Amino acid sequence: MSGLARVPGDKSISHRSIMMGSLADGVTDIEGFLEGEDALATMNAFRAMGVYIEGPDQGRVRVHGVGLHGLKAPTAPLDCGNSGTSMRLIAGLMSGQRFDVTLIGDESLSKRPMKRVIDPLTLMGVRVEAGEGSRPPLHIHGKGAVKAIDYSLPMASAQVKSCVLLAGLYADGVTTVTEPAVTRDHTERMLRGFGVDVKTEGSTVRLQGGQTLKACKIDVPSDVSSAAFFMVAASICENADITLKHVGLNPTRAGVIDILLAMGANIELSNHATIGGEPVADVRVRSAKLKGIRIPEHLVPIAIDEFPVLFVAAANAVGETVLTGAEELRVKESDRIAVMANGLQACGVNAQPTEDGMIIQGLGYKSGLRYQGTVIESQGDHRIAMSFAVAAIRAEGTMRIRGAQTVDTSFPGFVTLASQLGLNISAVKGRA
Ligand SMILES: O=C(O)C1=C[C@@H](OP(=O)(O)O)[C@@H](O)[C@H](O)C1
Ligand SMILES: C=C(OP(=O)(O)O)C(=O)O
Repeated sequence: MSGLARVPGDKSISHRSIMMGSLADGVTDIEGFLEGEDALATMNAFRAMGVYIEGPDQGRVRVHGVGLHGLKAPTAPLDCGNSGTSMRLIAGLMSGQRFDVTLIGDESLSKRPMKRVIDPLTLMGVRVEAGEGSRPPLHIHGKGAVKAIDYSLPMASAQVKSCVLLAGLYADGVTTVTEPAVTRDHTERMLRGFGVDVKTEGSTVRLQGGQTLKACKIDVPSDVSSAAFFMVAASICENADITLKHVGLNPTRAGVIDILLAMGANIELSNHATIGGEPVADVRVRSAKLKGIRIPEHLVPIAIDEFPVLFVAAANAVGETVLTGAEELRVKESDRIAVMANGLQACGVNAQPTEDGMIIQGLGYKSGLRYQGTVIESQGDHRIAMSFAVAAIRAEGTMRIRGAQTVDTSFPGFVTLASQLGLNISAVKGRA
């Protein structure tokens, strides 16, 4: 594996750029927008509410903002597809509208918990109806205004924090959210970029309702969660030397780098810059002899989407890796603890799932995964599919991954980019 690559734009920031651009006064120009299914679901939702959005054209999008109160009632349910971020953040914004909305999702999203957003929105005086077990669909009865609340998040979730803050834009008063652990702060940073006064003091974020958003320019960095697949791939591959350009390295998001460094990865950062309030850098990764570690719990929320591929790193490391405090992995697009443990076991790895994590006995960098010919089931989860594509680098024989088209959720062009870097994803034999 060698070469330079730029992975597509950050998914979290792309979602937020459409939402805030739509609510702003004026025209917001976005570059580096992720043309993946999740971010496109958010784009379509705002189009369905009357926002004129040009693009995407090679990552360029122009959003003609309608102002905080300019959205129109959609004529059909808003389809959030596979995207938890779309559903939970849009739920917050819908609370302040003067119309009712129904939010629906695909099979996977329809199984994900929504009580976590229904609870705070109910405290804000909003009537939300949901399906069985507080799952989607969500029916939100917008009243045009919400009550400001002081909310302590019961779990570390940037989606719930963002839902409450975005609803708080429509409150007559100050909304505060306190989080139990640091989670990604893209909402807070982007709101500031749109001229909104958002204060962060320790673990509490504070926002006065009724502030207007002023259109701005947004340059979306490359997605560290997508880059993570190649960081692990290069680490476990022989003679690898790759550089990933312009990767978003917001400290509330880039825990994967700290974890890989602690495992002995050979990672160098250069060309540090700040774009649109978000830190970026180029990330050079070379082959390394990884070792198993106990993953510090404070890094869990800031690397939450990277665990599927970090489990692959652990499977190829020397010694034991222990993950705890990561029960949130069980309510993502799939149960990422169960699905990864099953897949790794099928590759001959001793991977023991626990309620809130996993214990993996690494095979070391000399012996490969003994892939025994069973088909890996990605269970409709893009990150599972890409993680096993990376695992295939060290597998004996060809690894077949079912449902791999889901990679378009977050990483369109994954296979092409992987090929450019020297991985043969469509016909993997032995080591790349
Ligand atoms: O706010 C966001 O953009 C996201 C937050 C995280 O979810 P949780 O808030 O549920 O942890 C993450 O898993 C998801 O991919 C994107
Ligand atoms: C959990 C994820 O996304 P979402 O919650 O937006 O579906 C993810 O992309 O890994």
